[in-house]
Amino acid sequence: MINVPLELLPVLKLLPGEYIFNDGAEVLAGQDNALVVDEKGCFLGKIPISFLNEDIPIRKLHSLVEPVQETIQQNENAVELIEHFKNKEKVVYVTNWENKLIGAVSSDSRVISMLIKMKDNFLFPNIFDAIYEAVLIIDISGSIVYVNHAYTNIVGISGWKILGRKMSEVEPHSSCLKVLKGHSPVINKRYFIESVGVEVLANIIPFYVNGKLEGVVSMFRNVYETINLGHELQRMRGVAEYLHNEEAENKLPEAFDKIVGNNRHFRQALALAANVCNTNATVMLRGDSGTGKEVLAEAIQKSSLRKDCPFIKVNCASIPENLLESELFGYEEGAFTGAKRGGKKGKFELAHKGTIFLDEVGDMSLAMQAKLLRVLQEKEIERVGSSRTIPVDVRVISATNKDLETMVLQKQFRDDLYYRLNVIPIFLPPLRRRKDDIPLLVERFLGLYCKEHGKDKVIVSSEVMNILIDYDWPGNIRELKNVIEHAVILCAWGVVTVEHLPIFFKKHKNNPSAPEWDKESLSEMVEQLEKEAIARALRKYGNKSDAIKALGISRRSFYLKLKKYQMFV
Ligand SMILES: Nc1ncnc2c1ncn2[C@@H]1O[C@H](COP(=O)(O)OP(=O)(O)OP(=O)(O)O)[C@@H](O)[C@H]1O
Repeated sequence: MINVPLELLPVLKLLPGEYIFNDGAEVLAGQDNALVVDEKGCFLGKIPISFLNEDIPIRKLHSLVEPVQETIQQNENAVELIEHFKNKEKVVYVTNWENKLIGAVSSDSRVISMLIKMKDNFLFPNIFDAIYEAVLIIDISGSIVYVNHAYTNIVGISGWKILGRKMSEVEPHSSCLKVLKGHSPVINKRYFIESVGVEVLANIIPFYVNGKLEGVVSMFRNVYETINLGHELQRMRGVAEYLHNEEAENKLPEAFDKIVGNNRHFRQALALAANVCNTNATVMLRGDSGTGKEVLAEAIQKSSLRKDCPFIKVNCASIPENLLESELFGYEEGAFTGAKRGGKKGKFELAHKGTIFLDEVGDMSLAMQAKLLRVLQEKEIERVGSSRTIPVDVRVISATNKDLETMVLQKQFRDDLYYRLNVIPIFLPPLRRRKDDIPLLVERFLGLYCKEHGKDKVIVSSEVMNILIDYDWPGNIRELKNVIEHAVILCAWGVVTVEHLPIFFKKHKNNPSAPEWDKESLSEMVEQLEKEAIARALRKYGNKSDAIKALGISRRSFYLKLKKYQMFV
């Protein structure tokens, strides 16, 4: 907008009211003068609005303008306008008393009379400017008569540069023109705007005044934003569906039965997973180690359309970097020393028509990330040592306990791969945030291990249950499961008491790193602490390799300690 210098206020007082035009550019508000500025942004004077009915030759227009003393400073908008018309003949812009541009007059045949069509409601453009969606309006002659602020944001072109121009010049293949010619309205269709290289999701509809076609309105959003919103919507729908359906628990697919938990946040995650089972959507499971990402990945696969096809798991962290490529994509005979005769299929090939579960995907090197991205984009692989491409049809479920967003910021994880994988993110809460589920999980694991170890029914004492609820569970459900197995094995009389818990729970439930001070000597205390650390690592990681890694000791030293402390795992 053109800023009105204070000294101009007396002039504006001469021109009260708003100038609102109807189709014939008649004055609706009963006012008869518009302010006129020239292409340099200079305030020329006022003009009776009724004179703007026709395409008045500029000479004549000038003679009609009643000069006033003050001038409006040149400002940004005026500069943009001048830019647009600089190669054209002289143009004069018409502003209303608020100095909002409401039209322009030139001897050029393309006289702009934007906003004029918007009779009866001067608020209309203001409302359009407030919305997030781009709005572009063409009139019956195919001229662009209105664009809102969002248009400029999405397309990157200032409205003033295209206002008044024929749509056929700006975007010759525009669907707006087809709709104007009587084609059906367009609802939620993806378009590529060639002139600016932006892909949008558009609704294009004709509008009528008194039953007569007056033009076409196109409303659109950037497709990528829409996709993100779509995903969010899909996620929220999953959640909403669950929350509004008290029976939702029973409606989870059968394959979800082995997943225990009633915690609200956890159920929301399950509801979302259940909702996307039957799609081919790429899912990323997020959550700390041991929160159940792999169990959920299996449940999704077993409830999906691909359930009868292969489910191939790959732990990206446990395969050495130099082998990961051949593991994932296979290799040809003679690709490297030690390569098998006849070559070998990779995990992607094995998963063809089925699902691949990329666990610990955040642990991949950048080089490997680039290769994985290529496969996801091209949907084909190349075996190591071959340039032949093999098409693969694979649904990807990935999982990580890493903070991928920070990794993306720190350039440790490719953002393009992040977006490819993180289409439907499902977050599994850590056990310390769903303590209400501990009794249920304990019950399930007691049953499981009683059966496995041939025991009759075992229950836990209330003291034990309180200890278990009190604990923070850094190893999450995996750790709880291991603790219960330990207790079931030790428990002889059907009730798990504190004695059956790992020693750690008996004495140090609130201070895991404290050594046992009632030991006689320092070496005894160190041994005790060592034993606890090993037991905790095993509980937390569920396998020796990860426990060794976490403890930071050699494999040999680990096994020697197991022997020393008679820990049979
Ligand atoms: N909700 C649950 N109900 C029953 N068992 C569960 C549940 N969540 C996890 N488990 C059990 O806990 C153990 C660890 O689960 P899982 O391997 O799925 O975790 P994860 O998040 O994939 O761990 P990591 O990140 O270390 O790979 C498994 O034995 C699994 O069966």
